[in-house]
Amino acid sequence: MTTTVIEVRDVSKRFVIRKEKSLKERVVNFGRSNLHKEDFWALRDISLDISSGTTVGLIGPNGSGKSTLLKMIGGILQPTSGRVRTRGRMAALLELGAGFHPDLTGRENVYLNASILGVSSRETTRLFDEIVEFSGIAPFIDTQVKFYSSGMYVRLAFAVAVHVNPDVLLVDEVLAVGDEPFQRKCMDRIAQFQAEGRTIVLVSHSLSQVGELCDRAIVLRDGAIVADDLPRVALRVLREDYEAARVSEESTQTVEEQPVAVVEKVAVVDENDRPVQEIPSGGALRIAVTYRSDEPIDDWRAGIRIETALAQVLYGTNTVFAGVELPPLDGERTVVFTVHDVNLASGQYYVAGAIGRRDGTPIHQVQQGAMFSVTSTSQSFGVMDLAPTITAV
Ligand SMILES: Nc1ncnc2c1ncn2[C@@H]1O[C@H](COP(=O)(O)OP(=O)(O)OP(=O)(O)O)[C@@H](O)[C@H]1O
Repeated sequence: MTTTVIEVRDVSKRFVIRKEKSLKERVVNFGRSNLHKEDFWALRDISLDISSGTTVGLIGPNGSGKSTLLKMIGGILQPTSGRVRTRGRMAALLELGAGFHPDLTGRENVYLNASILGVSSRETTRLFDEIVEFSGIAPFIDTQVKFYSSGMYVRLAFAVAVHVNPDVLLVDEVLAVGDEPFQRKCMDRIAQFQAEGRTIVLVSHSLSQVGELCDRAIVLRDGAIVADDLPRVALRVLREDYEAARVSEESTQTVEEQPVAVVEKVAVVDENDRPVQEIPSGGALRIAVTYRSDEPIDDWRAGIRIETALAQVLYGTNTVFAGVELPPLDGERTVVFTVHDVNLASGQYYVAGAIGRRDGTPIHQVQQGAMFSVTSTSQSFGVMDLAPTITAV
């Protein structure tokens, strides 16, 4: 049975920002403070319910309010208006070093951190060896944490958080500072948490990670929720936002600096160059990218990238990598990339087209220039359709 473990109602958060006054203002206000205050609303009217056993990703551009929302769920920040209610034990990995005292050793901080999370010191003693082993920083456990690297902080904090038996785990971007093997270990532990029916809320800029881990994603923009849906749908909304921002940035850039060449069109076509949308797994995939340049350039390379709907890059190449010589680009030219056997699982895929200099300097690209779906009759999971022969020996 699922219950609501996090309830956020009409929550808004205002910060007061202090700004330095200009010289003129300082003269006018002579003798008074040279700072003036301004209200800033980091979140406005946020309402959401999170059910037990779900993994929810909070995504959005920098400064959109993700960390502020997570901190309010974790009770570290209080809303200016509205209310947040939570049920069960909550362990949070928020800012780097939060919950740790710099002058205490790793060992002392494990006890301190666990006690903040409501775990008795006897219980912490029982868990201690497991926590240290998971963290992988045993040689430094009696060192003051102010001498830890950021990765060491996170290792210890994550180890404590996952060993204190929380019902809800809140994770901000911090995991990204761990090295690759540790990140893998964290992901495995998160998967175990999910299997045990615990609730996870995470903030991430890794869209592929959100696509992989979450069963729901919430997109924030300027402190408001703009999408709250299946990750596939929410990620599309965010990517469209990013694309719109990129285009508007580009159009302001092109006023001064017109790209010398552009990707005019990306299409998935059949052998007669007619557009197609569906390809059987194992069939041929032909990607035709049309480039245009108003003045001749001979130093160019053409590239493509194939991605899942969840922004995971499956494959990318270009004519330099492939050792293909291109004739100079003068006017319009189409380059066709043919993959003879697309061993992809059923699903939707996106193709990006790019043009750059031979040395790799980018000139222009179009993300999600074309979409195609692959149909497969085989039963499997994952993004590839490998059809192995299976023998018992
Ligand atoms: N203590 C604070 N005082 C003043 N402004 C703050 C404070 N904390 C956050 N803000 C502001 O609130 C807005 C939202 O910040 P928040 O950290 O929640 O964004 P975010 O979506 O997590 O961003 P990022 O992706 O960069 O981590 C930002 O404009 C930030 O400057």
